[in-house]
Amino acid sequence: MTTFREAVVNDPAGTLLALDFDGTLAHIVDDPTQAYAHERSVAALGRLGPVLGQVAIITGRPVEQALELGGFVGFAGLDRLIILGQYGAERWNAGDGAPAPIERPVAIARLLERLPGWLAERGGDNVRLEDKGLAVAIHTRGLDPDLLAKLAGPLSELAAELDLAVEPGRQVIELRVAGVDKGSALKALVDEMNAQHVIFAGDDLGDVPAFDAVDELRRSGLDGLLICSASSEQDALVSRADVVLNGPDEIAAWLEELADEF
Ligand SMILES: O=P(O)(O)OC[C@H]1O[C@H](O[C@H]2O[C@H](CO)[C@@H](O)[C@H](O)[C@H]2O)[C@H](O)[C@@H](O)[C@@H]1O
Repeated sequence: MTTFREAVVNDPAGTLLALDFDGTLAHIVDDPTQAYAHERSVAALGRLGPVLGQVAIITGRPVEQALELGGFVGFAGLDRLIILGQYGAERWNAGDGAPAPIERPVAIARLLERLPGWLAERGGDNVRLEDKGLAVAIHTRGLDPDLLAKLAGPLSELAAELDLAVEPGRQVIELRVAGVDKGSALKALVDEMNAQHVIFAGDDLGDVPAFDAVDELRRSGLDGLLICSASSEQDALVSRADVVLNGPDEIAAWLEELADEF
């Protein structure tokens, strides 16, 4: 029987390799502005880019941040890279130049106005707010370990009031525009390139819809491989993955091994 790896080696052009950014390509750090992509992973992607049908990054980050932290622009071998940012709401193809400016929806503008006072009333005045244009991330890393759980219910109510979606993650809750997720983003790419083999690697709850999408695609006959970048913080993907790796270092090693096949 042909293994998944052999199928990819026999048909690289029919393969889509899609990866999450934070916790998968980049180590988790306290300050989201300092979460740089793992150099070895970027180098391996540069070797895989010219060989595989498509390499893509599907992230909760805005495209602009993923580009800054990933160092992908102009990197050898990544001249066909696609980045789907903000869970698929933004798309950037290498060669597009600078990403298009984001138009902030009214609901996000209202949220940004309300959040400082709202958080102060609930003991959350020290949280780190990340304004992503189509979302606001409320980060509690380094703060009271119970704070996120305390804020979760009230934040859901606030999101409902503003007609925004709630996206929980690793010591973060995002309120974001609804209507897209990593699953629909991944499936659209699979359709677009008529992929026969799809690899998706992720670490967190925002990646669950992409795992669901690969499972669904497999039921319809596509060849899929799910990789979990495991951590002590989140185990939701462990039992669902075909390959469990210990965080971004092992992800880098796995990508290097795949690149060595060609
Ligand atoms: O879809 P992803 O690429 O995994 O992005 C999800 C969110 O990741 C970022 O937050 C996480 O990483 C930070 C940097 O390591 C860390 O400080 C934080 O605790 C994590 O939750 C990012 O800041 C968010 O905007 C992304 O949506």
